Amino acid sequence: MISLNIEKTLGFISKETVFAYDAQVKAAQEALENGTGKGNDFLGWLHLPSSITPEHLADLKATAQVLRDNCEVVIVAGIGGSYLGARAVIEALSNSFTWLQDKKTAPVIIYAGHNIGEDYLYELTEYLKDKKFGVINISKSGTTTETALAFRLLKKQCEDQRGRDMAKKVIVAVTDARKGAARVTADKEGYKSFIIPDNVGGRFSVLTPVGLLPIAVAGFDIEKLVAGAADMEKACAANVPFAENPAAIYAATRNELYKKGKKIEILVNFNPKLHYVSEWWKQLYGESEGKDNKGIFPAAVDFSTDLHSMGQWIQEGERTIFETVISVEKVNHKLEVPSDEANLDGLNFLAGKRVDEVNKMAELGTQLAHVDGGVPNMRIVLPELSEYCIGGLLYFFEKACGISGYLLGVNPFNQPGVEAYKKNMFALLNKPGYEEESKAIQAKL
Ligand SMILES: O=P(O)(O)OC[C@H]1O[C@](O)(CO)[C@@H](O)[C@@H]1O
Repeated sequence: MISLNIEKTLGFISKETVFAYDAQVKAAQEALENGTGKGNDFLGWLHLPSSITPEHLADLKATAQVLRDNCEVVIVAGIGGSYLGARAVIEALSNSFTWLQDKKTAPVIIYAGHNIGEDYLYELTEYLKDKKFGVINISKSGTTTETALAFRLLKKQCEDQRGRDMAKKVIVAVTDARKGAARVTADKEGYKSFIIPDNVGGRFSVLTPVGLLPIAVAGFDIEKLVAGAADMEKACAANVPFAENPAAIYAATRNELYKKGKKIEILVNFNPKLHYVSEWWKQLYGESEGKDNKGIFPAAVDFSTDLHSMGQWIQEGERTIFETVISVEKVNHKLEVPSDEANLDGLNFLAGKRVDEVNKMAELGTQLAHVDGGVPNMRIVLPELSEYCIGGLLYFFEKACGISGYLLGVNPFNQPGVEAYKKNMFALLNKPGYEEESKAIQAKL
C-alpha cells in the first residue's frame, strides 16, 4: 500500500491550514458519493475497482489470450485517456528492453493513434509488413481523428496481410456501447468488443477494458492490479478520517500550496519506468482542473535524468512550483557497483554499494536541496513496482483528483476546452458540416 508524506511542505504551509480542509474534503467526498456535485454523470470510476467481477476479468483475459496466441505485435490505438493508462502500467511493469529481447513472453506492444505523424505511421506500417499483428482500437467517442486515422490504416493492412477472417480475430474494439464510428465498425465487422461505460470519462478509464485489455495482453496480472485499486478505494473512502486518508491529504495540501502561489506541480520520479505514469497523471489533473481560468499546471520530470536539464530551473527559477515525488522503496533487481583497481573514475567510494543506494541518496539529496531552494516537497512512497501497488497508485490519484477538483470549485469531469482545436482543424480540413466555420477561419488567415 502506498503512503504519503507532506512533512517537507510544512515550512511553506502549516499542518493546521491543511487539516482545516477537513470539512471541505468531507463535503467533496459526500458530493462524489451522493452524485450531487458538478459532472455527476461521470462518477462511474468511483467504485469501479470494487465492482469489477471475476467474470469480466475472465472475459478480458480470454480475449487477451487470443491476441497473445495469434500476434507477435499488438497495436494499442488510442489517445489521451484511451492509451495513457495502459501505457503507464505496461511500462512501469515491463523490462526496460522488452522489445529488444529475443525470447518474448508476450506480443510487443506498440502505441498508435496518439499523434498525426506521417513519418510515425509510415514507419509503423513498414515495420508491421512482415509481422503477425493485431489491433486494439480504443476510443470512447469512437470519432477521435487521430485514432480513427491510424485505425483505418491498420485495419486495411491487417486485412490485406492476414486475411479478413484472421483480422476479425485479432482486431478488438473498446468503445461506447452504442455511439460512434468505432462501434459501428466493430458491429459490422463482427469484432470482439468491450464497452467503456457511459459514466466513466477517458482519463478515469484505466480500470475499464481501456486499460485492462492491453495490460493483460502484455502479460500482467489484472486481478492484482484491480485488487490494489480496490484496497485503495477503501483506504481513500469517505468514511476514512482526514488524517488517515491519503487522497484527502494530497488534495488538501496541493490546494493549499496553490493558494499560496505555487501554481505548478511537478510530479517527480527516480525510476525511468514511471515516465508514463506521469504522462497519465498530467492528463488526469490537467483536463480535470485546468478550466475557468484556474488550475495547477501539472508538469513532470524524470530524475536524475532531468536534474541535468531542468534541475537548475527547479533549484533557482521562479518560486511558483512544488514537487510531488513518487518514490519506489524496493527495486526488483540487484546490481552492485564493482570495485576497480585503477579507480580512474574515482568511483571506488561506491564499490560494493547497490545502484539503488546511489539513486536513493540522489533522491534524498535532491529533496533537501529543493526544499532549501524554496520548493515544497510531497512524497508518495510506493513499496515496489508491482501490479498491486500500481493499481493502488492509480486509484489514489483518481480519488484525490475528484476531491481536489471540487475543492478548487471546478467540474473535474468535463473537458470543454479540448474542442477548440478540433473545431479549427475540421474547419481547415473542410470537414462536411463545418462550412460556416471553414469560411470564418479562412477569413482569419
Ligand atoms: O476515447 P476518445 O473518445 O477517442 O477520446 C480520447 C481522448 O480525447 C479527449 O476526449 C480529448 O479530446 C480526452 O478526454 C480523451 O481521453
